[in-house]
Amino acid sequence: MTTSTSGSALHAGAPPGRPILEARELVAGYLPGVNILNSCNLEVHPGELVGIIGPNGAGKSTMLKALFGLVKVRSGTVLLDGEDITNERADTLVRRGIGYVPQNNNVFPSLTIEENLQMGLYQDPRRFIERFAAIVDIFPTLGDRRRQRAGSLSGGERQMVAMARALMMDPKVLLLDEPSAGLSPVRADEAFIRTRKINRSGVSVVIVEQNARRCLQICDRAYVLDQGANAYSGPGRKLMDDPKVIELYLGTLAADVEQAQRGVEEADKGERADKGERAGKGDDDAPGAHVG
Ligand SMILES: Nc1ncnc2c1ncn2[C@@H]1O[C@H](COP(=O)(O)OP(=O)(O)OP(=O)(O)O)[C@@H](O)[C@H]1O
Repeated sequence: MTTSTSGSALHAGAPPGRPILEARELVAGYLPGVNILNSCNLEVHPGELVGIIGPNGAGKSTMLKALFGLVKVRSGTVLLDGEDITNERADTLVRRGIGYVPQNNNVFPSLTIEENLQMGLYQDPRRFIERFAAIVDIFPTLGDRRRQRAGSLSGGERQMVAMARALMMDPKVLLLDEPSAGLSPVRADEAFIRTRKINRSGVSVVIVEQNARRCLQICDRAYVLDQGANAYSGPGRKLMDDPKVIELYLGTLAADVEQAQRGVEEADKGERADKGERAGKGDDDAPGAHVG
């Protein structure tokens, strides 16, 4: 499988079948006459974890906002499960199965964790008990600390609450805008692990990230955007090995990438061992229910 920029190879490595979410030739922008996205494409297949990386100002966050109806799409199409949802309102999209976690201001600081999660379900409040239990299965901490005000939490914990709130409506696809932004390396790593955990619980995920290498390590596939257009794409680990991507976007030497890869493989081993141990104890985090 090679990384590529054109034709069907643009989605190289994607599973067969219809994408759950698809952007076709999106043109979008904020100011009249200025396009930030210039014919951008993206596919997310059921169960995939798809990354969007690229330099500052490439249009990564704008892509998420265009998918979620927060930036007007001037031409092109967004499809959810084959249905046209281009320029639908965000609340409609939430009802139809898309969750979105913005980079900033993503919790209500004066509300408790539980109240924040209630806000995520304001369109369907009767499902609170069932959905809260499902979320606590993925993030047990939130159950233990449900009465704590979100404003008293650390940046990493607030990010977890924001993700959990978006999951309350049981979305088919979750859009995450730079979940590691502003976090220390350790907390950033937890945000990536959390992202993978959400994905393994069955939710398709699109993640925009500045931390390109770490993003490529956890993604099934990724798209590299540059100046609002698709530059490269392919399976995450293939992109990590692509000398052009390394030179232009990862800003590092291949040896560093290999070292990073070895690091994540070690972490994966630890994660698997940890899961196996917990599964053996009949823990809720056993594979198949939701994954750690
Ligand atoms: N609300 C806005 N109004 C006008 N221009 C905007 C707005 N938001 C973003 N832009 C511009 O759109 C371009 C793309 O921004 P965007 O945030 O999508 O980039 P990005 O790839 O996510 O970069 P970064 O990683 O730096 O956030 C930038 O030139 C930015 O200045």
